[in-house]
Amino acid sequence: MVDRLPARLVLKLACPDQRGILARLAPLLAEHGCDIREASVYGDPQSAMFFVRMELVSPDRTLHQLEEIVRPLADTMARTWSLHTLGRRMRVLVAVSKAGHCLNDLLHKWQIGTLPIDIVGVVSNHPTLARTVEWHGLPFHHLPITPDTKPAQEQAFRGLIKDSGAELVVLARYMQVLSDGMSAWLGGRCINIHHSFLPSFKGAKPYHQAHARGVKLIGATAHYVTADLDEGPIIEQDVRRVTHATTVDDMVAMGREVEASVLSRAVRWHAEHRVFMTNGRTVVLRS
Ligand SMILES: Nc1nc2c(c(=O)[nH]1)N[C@@H](CN(C=O)c1ccc(C(=O)N[C@@H](CCC(=O)O)C(=O)O)cc1)CN2
Repeated sequence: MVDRLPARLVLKLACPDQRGILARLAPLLAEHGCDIREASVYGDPQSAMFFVRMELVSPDRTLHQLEEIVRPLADTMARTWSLHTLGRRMRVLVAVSKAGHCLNDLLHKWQIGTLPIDIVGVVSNHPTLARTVEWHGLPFHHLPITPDTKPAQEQAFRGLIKDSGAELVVLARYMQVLSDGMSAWLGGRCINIHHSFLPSFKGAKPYHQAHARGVKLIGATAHYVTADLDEGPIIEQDVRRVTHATTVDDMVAMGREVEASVLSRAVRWHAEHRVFMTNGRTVVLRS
């Protein structure tokens, strides 16, 4: 696929802000026959960084050929850059505990092809969702965990990530805190769905906290996982209105839909190479 012509590609750059980034990039791409089909940019005044995402059609140069053509300029201008095949399905390993609503949503959207991902397996610290996963023809990896077995469990988890070739790990209501080492190893390639409108109500029981506080809005937050619990860079959020009459059970029920929709949008944008991280925040270049 990567050497097919015409090549449909995504070019992503994160550059220290400077004059002429596009003025130098566009002519080079044009010189080699590339047609820019979509371009999004953002200059972040806080970090003085300039972010570029382009969708290209390259009739004459394959991905690897264009990488070598772009490299001298990109290495000069960019802190990080990458070239990807547009629409290539990212390999995803999903982790879950007992609540299956986010997993089921991802499985459905994967099955019908509306997410550019390939789910390569599911990991869980409980056997609860084994039959659902196996029904979809996917491997289910039951990795129980206790405080004493956490290091060994995480070693097994790491092994599954490596062996499956997963490019992204999605914590789809996986209710175990990853160690500092595991979080660091997964930096920028692990997305969690937290069932509150962060930064409010961190922890394992946010709906109980929300109810006790008497909020009028509840929500969900998809973020990259860092060692600091529920503190990672936020990719997507959404809210739903509640009232004094909304019970915790009502919130849990309302939350299922908003959690699933927020998570799948975040996974889509990451898999489409639209998300950049900067200063603990994200820049999401959507068309
Ligand atoms: N390093 C990180 N690991 C995880 C994060 C994160 O942000 N950084 N998010 C969680 C998900 N989560 C909230 O969204 C969450 C999960 C679990 C807990 C928690 O306190 N768990 C207890 C055990 C609870 C149980 O066994 O039911 C614990 O781990 O001791 C808080 C927040 C996923 N991992």
